[in-house]
Amino acid sequence: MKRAIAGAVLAGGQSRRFGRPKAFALHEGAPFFTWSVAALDPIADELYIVSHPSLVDEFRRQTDIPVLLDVERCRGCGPLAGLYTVMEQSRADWVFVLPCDMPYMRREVTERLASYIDPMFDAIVPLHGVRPEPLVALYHRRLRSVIAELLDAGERRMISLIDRARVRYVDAQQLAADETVWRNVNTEGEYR
Ligand SMILES: Nc1nc2c(ncn2[C@@H]2O[C@H](COP(=O)(O)OP(=O)(O)OP(=O)(O)O)[C@@H](O)[C@H]2O)c(=O)[nH]1
Repeated sequence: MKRAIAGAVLAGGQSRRFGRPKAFALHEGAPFFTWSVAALDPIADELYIVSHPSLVDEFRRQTDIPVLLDVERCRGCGPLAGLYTVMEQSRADWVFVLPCDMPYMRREVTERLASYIDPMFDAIVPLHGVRPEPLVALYHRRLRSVIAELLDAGERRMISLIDRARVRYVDAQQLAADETVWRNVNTEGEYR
């Protein structure tokens, strides 16, 4: 049975290390966030950008995709708050998150990861050796109450959610032969 997927581009970070909003930096002539959108679009039944009030006007100038703001009680609390926000707004069974700073990510990878959806699990997460990649992952909406608990307890790390979920790990090498797709950009130096 087909399961509804909400795609969520996480773009509510402060880009402190980068020095300006990463989402709008250009890669091959197109803003970073558009590469995440393109990777999610083929598999998502709904698509959102989850961001911060300071970036909304610029997103609205650049795209028609709905921009959600992190829930007020936890604005700027990190990606976990962004994931929770989408679960609050959408009825989709699964939320597929991607960060806005992975411009090499490709639809082949997201399609392959989504093919591992299994209702027996709460999360579908790539694994590099022993290191999970929780920002490129699918989360079932049944985790919403767990996330609320974590946020209420002041917990911000995605890994804390992984610890509480039944996770289906997928070997990152099965998802992409080319490791470049996992590259994210944090600093101006990495960008250059
Ligand atoms: N919606 C939402 N997304 C976030 C939040 N914090 C980080 N993100 C996103 O999560 C991804 C990874 O963020 P990081 O690179 O760790 O943090 P950053 O704030 O963007 O950058 P630094 O300030 O340099 O740490 C990026 O796509 C961010 O935009 C948040 O509070 N809310």
